[in-house]
Amino acid sequence: MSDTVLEELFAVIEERKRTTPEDSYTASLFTHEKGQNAVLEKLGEETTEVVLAAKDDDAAELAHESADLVYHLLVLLSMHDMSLEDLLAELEERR
Ligand SMILES: N=c1c2ncn([C@@H]3O[C@H](COP(=O)(O)OP(=O)(O)OP(=O)(O)O)[C@@H](O)[C@H]3O)c2ncn1[C@@H]1O[C@H](COP(=O)(O)O)[C@@H](O)[C@H]1O
Repeated sequence: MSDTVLEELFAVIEERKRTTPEDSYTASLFTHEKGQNAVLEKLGEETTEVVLAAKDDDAAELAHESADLVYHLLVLLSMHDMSLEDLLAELEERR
């Protein structure tokens, strides 16, 4: 997954946070009555699905569930007014 894909996805997430269109799943996470718990629960579910896909040695499913996990993680970062750069800088520091 290139940085560009992540940057474009994060920009869309930020736009949904700003404009909260009714038909957007992403926007619904920002306006959910459970607050951030909605996305935290999804992160828990998606993590379990990643683990199960790995245990099943199912590469296609592992990629699918990993993408769900990364997407929800980016939503969480945005919810905390963090930027994609915060995540990339942390990874960069570890190189
Ligand atoms: N990358 C994603 C993305 N990944 C996962 N999801 C949603 O996250 C939810 C995952 O929950 P579940 O696992 O319960 O979904 P499911 O369909 O039951 O199961 P799966 O087969 O997906 O695992 C689904 O509703 C997915 O549609 C996403 N929703 C949106 N995006 C991106 O966000 C952009 C904006 O989309 P809107 O949210 O429609 O504005 C899109 O163009 C995409 O780029």
